[in-house]
Amino acid sequence: MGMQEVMEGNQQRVEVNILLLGAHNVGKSALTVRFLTRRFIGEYGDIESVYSRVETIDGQEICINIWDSQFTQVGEKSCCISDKQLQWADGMILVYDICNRSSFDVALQQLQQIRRSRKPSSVPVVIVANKRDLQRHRNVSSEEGRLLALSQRCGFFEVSAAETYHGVLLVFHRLVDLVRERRALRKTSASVRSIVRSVSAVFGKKRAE
Ligand SMILES: Nc1nc2c(ncn2[C@@H]2O[C@H](COP(=O)(O)OP(=O)(O)OP(=O)(O)O)[C@@H](O)[C@H]2O)c(=O)[nH]1
Repeated sequence: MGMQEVMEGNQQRVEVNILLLGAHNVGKSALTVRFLTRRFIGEYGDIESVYSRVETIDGQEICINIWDSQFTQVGEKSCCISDKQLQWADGMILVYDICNRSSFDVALQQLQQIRRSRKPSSVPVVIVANKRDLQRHRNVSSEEGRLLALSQRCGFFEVSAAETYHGVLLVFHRLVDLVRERRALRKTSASVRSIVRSVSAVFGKKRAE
């Protein structure tokens, strides 16, 4: 057995749950299918489901679970993301269509809901401006998207699910990276906390003696 296999045998498989959000028709399914199959098939059914794909990134096996959500509008302005979705997701891809101004507004509302929801308030989010192949019908400038992302500390990509695989791949990989960075950070701060605890336990004891 080679070294590589031994190392891999000792490694736990990492799981990353990615939730796709955004208004109707923005291309959530197209992006998901592009990432999973490298293809663009043009028409997508209305099934809401979770798909998985195992990838090796930096020598680490990562199981990427993708929940392609259905946008549900309750009332005038609603864009409810369910608690279940919020709890499930390690990272989110928020999609709008550059030709559709109202899909940008929906993205903004959903982002506000994500940030308001208490637990995953700092969950990594990547904003995706899709359908960049339809330049002539553009209604939302790149700057607006970039500015929103900047102000909300999100990643930002402008892509065309219809035209290229590579751009879509970058979106998913960036989000996986952000999720892993965040996990590493939490681990570090947890171990710093435990060091601080044991140091103060020692000093506390000394002082008491
Ligand atoms: N020109 C162009 N069309 C796209 C692109 N991505 C998706 N579409 C088309 O846009 C339509 C909607 O795509 P979907 O992937 O079904 O969108 P969705 O967000 O999953 O839609 P819902 O499931 O209704 O919420 C389809 O007709 C796609 O072929 C793109 O990058 N460029």
